[in-house]
Amino acid sequence: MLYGYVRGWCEERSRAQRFTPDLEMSELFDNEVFLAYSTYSTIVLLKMLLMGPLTGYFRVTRKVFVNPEDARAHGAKDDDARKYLRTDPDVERVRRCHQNDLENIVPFIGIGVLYALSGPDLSTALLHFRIFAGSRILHSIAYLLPLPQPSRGLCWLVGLGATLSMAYRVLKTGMHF
Ligand SMILES: N[C@@H](CCC(=O)N[C@@H](CS)C(=O)NCC(=O)O)C(=O)O
Repeated sequence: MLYGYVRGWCEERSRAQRFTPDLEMSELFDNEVFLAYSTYSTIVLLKMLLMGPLTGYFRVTRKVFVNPEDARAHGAKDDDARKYLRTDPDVERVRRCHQNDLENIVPFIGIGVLYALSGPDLSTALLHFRIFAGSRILHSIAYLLPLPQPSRGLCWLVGLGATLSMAYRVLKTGMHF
């Protein structure tokens, strides 16, 4: 009877814990490495998010649109709306910069969370996160100004190196095939 009571209590407790996600999330944010990961992830995601409004800015100021209704919304007459369906080097440059962010920041977010959960030292983790965030901010500056190569290439390589180094640590911590 005592065994049944204890088992019931344990089951009830584990059910309650499963249904308190807020508590688990806040505990995760008590972990300094995870907090650093969330800070730098948010920084690079916001930087990437900025590329959308920047593309919009160049579209409107250069009058370069992808849909006739967009051109009309920005003052083109019905007849010549199609004239504004064109490409522009500045718009394309921001779009390539955005695309490159997607190719690099999305893997950082995925590998970074696994890395943060693999229990690295705070100082080593901060070094990875700061190097990655710095390299991506500099990559965008080098792309948009533009700065002469190999500045952009080096920024890209440094960011890629940080992500690969985190992936190495994740796989070194344990693998299961
Ligand atoms: N998808 C990239 C892969 C290589 C890469 O990311 N290179 C860096 C350094 S040269 C870059 O900034 N590429 C320009 C871009 O992706 O638009 C490309 O096509 O270039």
